[in-house]
Amino acid sequence: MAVEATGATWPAVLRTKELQEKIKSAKVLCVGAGGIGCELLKTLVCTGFRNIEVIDLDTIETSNLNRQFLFRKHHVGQSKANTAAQVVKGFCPAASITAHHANIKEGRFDVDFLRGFDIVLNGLDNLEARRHVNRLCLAAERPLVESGTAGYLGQVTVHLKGRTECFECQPKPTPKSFPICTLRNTPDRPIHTIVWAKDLLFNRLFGPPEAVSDLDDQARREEQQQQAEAEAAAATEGGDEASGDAAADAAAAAAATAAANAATAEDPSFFLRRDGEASLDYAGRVFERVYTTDIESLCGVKELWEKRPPPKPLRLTELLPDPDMAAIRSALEGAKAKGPGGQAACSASRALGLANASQKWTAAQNASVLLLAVAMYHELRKEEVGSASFDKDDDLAVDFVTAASNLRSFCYGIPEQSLFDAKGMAGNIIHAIATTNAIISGLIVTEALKILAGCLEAVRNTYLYEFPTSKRQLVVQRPDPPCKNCMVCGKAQLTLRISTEVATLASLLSGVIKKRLAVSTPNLVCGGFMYEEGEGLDEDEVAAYAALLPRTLSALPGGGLRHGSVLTVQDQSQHFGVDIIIAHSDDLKAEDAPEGFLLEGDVPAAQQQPQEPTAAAPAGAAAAAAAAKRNANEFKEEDGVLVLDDDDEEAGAKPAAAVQAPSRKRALEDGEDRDGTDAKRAKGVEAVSAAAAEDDDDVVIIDDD
Ligand SMILES: Nc1ncnc2c1ncn2[C@@H]1O[C@H](COP(=O)(O)OP(=O)(O)OP(=O)(O)O)[C@@H](O)[C@H]1O
Ligand SMILES: [Zn+2]
Repeated sequence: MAVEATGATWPAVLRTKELQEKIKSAKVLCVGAGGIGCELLKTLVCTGFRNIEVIDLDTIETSNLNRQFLFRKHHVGQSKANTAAQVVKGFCPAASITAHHANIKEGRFDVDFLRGFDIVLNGLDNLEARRHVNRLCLAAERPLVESGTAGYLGQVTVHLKGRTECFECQPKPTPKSFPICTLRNTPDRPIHTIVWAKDLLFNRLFGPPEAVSDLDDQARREEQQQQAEAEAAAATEGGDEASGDAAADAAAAAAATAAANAATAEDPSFFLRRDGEASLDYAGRVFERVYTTDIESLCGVKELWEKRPPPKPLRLTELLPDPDMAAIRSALEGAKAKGPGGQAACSASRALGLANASQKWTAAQNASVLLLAVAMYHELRKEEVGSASFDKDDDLAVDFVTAASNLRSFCYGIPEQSLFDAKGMAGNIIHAIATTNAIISGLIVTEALKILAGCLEAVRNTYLYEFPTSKRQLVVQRPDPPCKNCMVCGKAQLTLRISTEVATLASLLSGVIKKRLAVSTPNLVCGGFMYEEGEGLDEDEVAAYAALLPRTLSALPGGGLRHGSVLTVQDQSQHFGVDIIIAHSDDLKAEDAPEGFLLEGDVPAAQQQPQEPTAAAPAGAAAAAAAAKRNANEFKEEDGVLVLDDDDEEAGAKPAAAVQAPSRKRALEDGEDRDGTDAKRAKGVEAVSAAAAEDDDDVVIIDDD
């Protein structure tokens, strides 16, 4: 069904038989069966929907059970999509629910597949998948109701091709990232040591080689940029004291970074376990390199410590005398005897008896956990070494990151973190709240009903606030029309400012094409240059394209990508294409272009990055604030959705208000935010929300007269 306005009046149409029939026969695709997805499936069948397909790539974790109420303890480890379908059919046998335990980005879920549905509803948690579904819906001309939640914040937006903005019309906030030189040399916040442990050390020891080489490339770029800045500052020095100082500061910073990089230059082979090396000896060798030798080398770079205290090296033999080492050895033997037993069972901290996740470990305990975690990876999960990626639900990975970051924090005098807090920071966790997901799912279904009824004038984007704005907990907004210059649904051209002499094809693909443009199977053409990925290539082609990856842009075949070249980027799987004009630039400033390039035009956000709070609500707070601003005058016109007016309610009857913190929770950026109170609050809300669920005055009422 293409989207058509029927002239029906919302909400009067809700009571019509015609709509009831449409609801029964409509084919609905739900993408995601997590926090929002579970609520959504339940609400859909309770509303009368009978033809639903659900896709989710994940399996159920214990940590999902507090809010993904379709799942029970005995479901842990099973497919979310299959289990959700089964459980919903259990209480609504009349519903046909087809489950796909799969990634929505797989080729079989193509435009033709999407055309089999009347409407698509997203309950996803990452930008990459959201953008993929957006592009498929545009290509298949199917309406998309998009959603997200982050703690108390939530939003539902409606995307109708040609009528409203697509999901990518508005740029999303760019995720926060940290300069590599700060992470490597001069961390001063808990998040710095956590990101270092997760992105640098974890990848160095267990990740794929390219994960580290990408970061090395970034470090090299930062160093070059700092040098260029120092030269530029020297060249523009006006003879006055201030500009002389600025030039001297820039030169000192560049020299300090260069010296620090040279002092800690890493030969990646050092971090490989040697033939015949016992796993604990290997762990000890890594410890001594990272926390003793490297820290001593950095201390020697005097330029770094003129304005801050130098770090203090740690010594393994002082931290862990023989009896402690014996305890680690016996914990390792115990773990080996038990076998891997799945990720959930594999925990170094538990093997050492550190069961309280909220308690901070001593330096010796951190050292013990670190050594044991490294050894356990090598003894119990050897096949993952060299290809692992950090997963917040993987206990051993979280143990490693907690211990590694805390040890570094001890060196630098930074407050250390408990396992629970480190997990939250490393996993960018904003604790999910069941009530938020329930409200958002109700709103998704409301918008789906308007679309099915053909009340296209009545569709609204809705933003759920933590605190009422003008006494409103929910802010509604008429969707904007499509953006003419949108890269996805309009006809935008982008300009890429980059050094064509420094950037390689590999870095263009990973940083720009895949990360910023969310292209999954790229096809690049520019004059005589062509590059392709995806199925259907023969071995020779794959090898020939791989050989181009290390080349700089200007050295690519066919004259290269140079100033003024137009690069055409296409992704057949997404029916997506965009032209990029290359603008060579070798004086990009590190603070303006931390990734080494600037992409100009209507570019959607970078995909989720490690430091991003959570992609659950892609633009939650920012969009809500913008909507509030733009729509401050529109509230009174809205009557489709009645919203809670908190002055009129009894305090005890308000699940969210009952546990509100005094100030809006900030996006997770640093350790100060992470004191465990969020989790306590989250638990509190879930407990109260269960009791309050029956009190339907509390939250949202659909006004149906
Ligand atoms: N590309 C994708 N294809 C299919 N499903 C996806 C894709 N990306 C994400 N999902 C699913 O979307 C759901 C989002 O739900 P939610 O935000 O509650 O995440 P979660 O992983 O269940 O919870 P948490 O991240 O808090 O542990 C997840 O179940 C996830 O597996
Ligand atoms: Zn668009």
